[in-house]
Amino acid sequence: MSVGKTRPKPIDELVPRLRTELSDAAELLLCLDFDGTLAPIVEDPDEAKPTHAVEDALETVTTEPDVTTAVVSGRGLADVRQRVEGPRIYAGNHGLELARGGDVAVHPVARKRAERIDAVCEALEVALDPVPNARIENKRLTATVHVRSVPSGAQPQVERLTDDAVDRFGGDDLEVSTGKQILEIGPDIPWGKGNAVELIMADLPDEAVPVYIGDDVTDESAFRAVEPGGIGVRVGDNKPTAASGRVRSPEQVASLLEWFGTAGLEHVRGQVPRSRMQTIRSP
Ligand SMILES: O=P(O)(O)OC[C@H]1O[C@H](O[C@H]2O[C@H](CO)[C@@H](O)[C@H](O)[C@H]2O)[C@H](O)[C@@H](O)[C@@H]1O
Repeated sequence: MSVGKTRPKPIDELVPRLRTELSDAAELLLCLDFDGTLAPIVEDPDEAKPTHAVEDALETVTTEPDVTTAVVSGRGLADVRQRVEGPRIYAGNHGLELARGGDVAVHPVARKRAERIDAVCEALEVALDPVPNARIENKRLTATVHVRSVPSGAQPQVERLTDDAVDRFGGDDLEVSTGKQILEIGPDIPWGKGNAVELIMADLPDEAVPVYIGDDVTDESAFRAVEPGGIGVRVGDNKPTAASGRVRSPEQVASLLEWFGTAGLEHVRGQVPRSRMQTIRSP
């Protein structure tokens, strides 16, 4: 088991802890990953969208004055913003860009390296052209090479060509990491979703309880940012993670958001309905 990671508990088992933390809190911060969390994973990244249940739950929770909602995504900021409506704060490119309070902050080193990302994408458009269904998503500060629809036999070739292009045009300034059927190309700097979540938390009172819900590798730093004062929830199986809780799917994310917007908020406000204290409804 990796250091600092344990097997997450089903969210129902964490209700007593949630109850205690929310009862001590003055407000709630809900930070939400997009793909695989609010939106089910789909073959074509352009087709990803939140489920209706997620949209309904977000509509409720984002209008509550005691709740701050933030979407923290690996997608580009403009892209994720037009896919999900309501949250007050958006972070794109794994936290390299952050829109809050009418301002957009961009990590200065990432901004400088955007030209290199462009050069790598241009080179990959040519190099990957013969590979069936390989797709490059240029997100300006980072880029994603999608292999979900690439025949499995050709995937090592995509990895090799991507590494070559990054070596050639990125030098020591860019790095390649992996996600769900993707290769992520980004600046080689110690900055991730967890840093963006820390900036968001710093704007709120100490009595705000932070929650982060996400499904992928880059969400781990955000789980570490909110735990142990708040709570991390991994969407997926029970593999070791820095999050203490887990739900199975975006459908369960919707139920959890609905719980936070109703029973959870009543704990924050000191109006505890005993009938709703014990469980979070499973879809
Ligand atoms: O941090 P996230 O909001 O979860 O973004 C991570 C990456 O998500 C997208 O790719 C993933 O979702 C696609 C649509 O379901 C899927 O086809 C792909 O295989 C997944 O890896 C997005 O396209 C990337 O830019 C994000 O970095």
